[in-house]
Amino acid sequence: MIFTLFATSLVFFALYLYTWWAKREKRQVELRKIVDRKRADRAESVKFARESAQKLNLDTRNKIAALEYSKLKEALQNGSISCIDAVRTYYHKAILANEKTNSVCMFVKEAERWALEWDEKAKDPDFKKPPLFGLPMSLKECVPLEGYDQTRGFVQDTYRPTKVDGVLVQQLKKLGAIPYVQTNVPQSLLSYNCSNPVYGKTTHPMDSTRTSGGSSGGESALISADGSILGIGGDVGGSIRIPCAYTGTTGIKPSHLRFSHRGVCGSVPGRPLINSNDGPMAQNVDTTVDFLRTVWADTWITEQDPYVPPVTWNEDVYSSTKKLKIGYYIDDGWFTPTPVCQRAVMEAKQILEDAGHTLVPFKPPKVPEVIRMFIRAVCVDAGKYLSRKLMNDIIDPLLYTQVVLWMVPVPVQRFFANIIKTFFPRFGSLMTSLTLSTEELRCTYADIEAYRSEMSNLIIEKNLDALLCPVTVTPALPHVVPSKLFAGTSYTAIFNLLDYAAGSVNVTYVTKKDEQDLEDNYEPSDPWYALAKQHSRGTVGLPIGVQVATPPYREETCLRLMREIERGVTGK
Ligand SMILES: CCCCCCCCCCCCCCCCCC(=O)NCCO
Repeated sequence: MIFTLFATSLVFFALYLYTWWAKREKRQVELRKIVDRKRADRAESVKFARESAQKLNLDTRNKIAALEYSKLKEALQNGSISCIDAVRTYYHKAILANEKTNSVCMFVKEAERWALEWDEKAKDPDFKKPPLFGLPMSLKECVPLEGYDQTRGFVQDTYRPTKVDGVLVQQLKKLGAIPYVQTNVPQSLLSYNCSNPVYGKTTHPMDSTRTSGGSSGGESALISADGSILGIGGDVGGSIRIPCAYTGTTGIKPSHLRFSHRGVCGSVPGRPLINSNDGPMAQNVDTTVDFLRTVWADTWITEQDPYVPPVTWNEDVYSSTKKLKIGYYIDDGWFTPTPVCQRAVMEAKQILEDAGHTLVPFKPPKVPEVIRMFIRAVCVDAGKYLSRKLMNDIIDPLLYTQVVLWMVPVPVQRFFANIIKTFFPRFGSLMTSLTLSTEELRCTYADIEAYRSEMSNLIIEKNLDALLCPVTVTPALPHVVPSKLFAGTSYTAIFNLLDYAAGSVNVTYVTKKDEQDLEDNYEPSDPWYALAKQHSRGTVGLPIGVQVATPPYREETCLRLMREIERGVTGK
């Protein structure tokens, strides 16, 4: 009797599994067809951009291509170059960068028409050119752009073009900028590599076996390979700062409410407290400053979105010569960075001291707890929204480790956490991070608010204007490693949890001596440290950035210090 019951249950279970598998297989076939269609569309869009670029004479193209940001802006303003020539030059530059890095999702065909319309308007002698007149700009794929998909790397979200530009894109267009290309992201946006089943894998311009970072990895690769002069990224845990640090570019994640979020679909919709924010990415700090100075020149954003406070650009703060007090740290007590990342901070510290600032050691409190709170709050529903979306999609192989972790039921994770803690304490501790109940989630929100308060007290008590620290724990990693090493985001995630402004600026490049230091002085005391050590080998010549962070609405101070570090490094 018991045997019959057991055998029948087994048959039913096998049938259920088979039906599930057959349904999924059928769906995968449909999805693969969609991918083929989308890739053909992309090839078509590259062809369009190539043909457009070829209409430009070679001398003009070379002349425009050589202009740095301020010179390009000036030439567009004084009419010595036209908007259409600028767009065609940047189509060409992006095609070359894309061939090297696979950083482009789609070229924006309308850029040609917008450029021609601006050129037409400029023929009127009374026409007053807007400040970003004719400037080609790249956009991370998830930035809402009318007529274009914001797939976030999900095949199921292709062919659902956005109906209305996001507030930032509306403003860019009003100011004269011309979005000409959309750039690649990792599937789900919750990773710091850059690969998805729709557009494939973006590679680092200096080493194709490594990632250009993520999630704004299409932007960092394109900018670093000189295919864009200025782009928009997004960051909920490091997605602007890590790609910048990996590729030697620069970018800032402003505090949440300095930009509007109307119409923006982030990695997990309906997520309070840990918010994604758009921010500029560029080849140098001056470009990001000029961009933010322009978009925050007035209260236009607030007029479109009353939730954005009317905080305009504060030139006095940015241009101030007042000497500042800065807290610095090279180790947050959760994940000791590899030696080169520590050296970068010490060099930036020296530059800031030479500029007359006071640098004092600082220790952010409770970082192991912060990373747990961050994961719980950033996933919100223990990864249910993402798991469902992923199960209804082609899952990118480079995301497998993270997906498996999201799939393991939370009670099972909790059950094994204590056992795993005995031989891999850091992983065991994060196995309690996904929430088991809404009650736990509420307590975590309360803890995050308490942490913000504790940090505010510390900053006020110590009279600090800013913090200086590593961006992450290693140089650019091989593509598959970030999803295994999500614990390495503690240096960036803390500032999303605090909602600080935080930016990344290049300071140095990995040397042979750094590699020797790695061998001699970096203890692979658990599997995460072993991964960090193993994959930091063979990185001589790769860029390393540092991070500057300031409390909310102090973006100008953050940028001022980033600029001072950059000046100290480059001498210009
Ligand atoms: C040990 C069990 C833990 C299970 C959870 C594993 C999932 C971890 C997910 C969190 C990873 C966070 C990485 C963040 C990278 C940057 C993402 C970002 O800023 N995206 C921008 C979105 O606009």
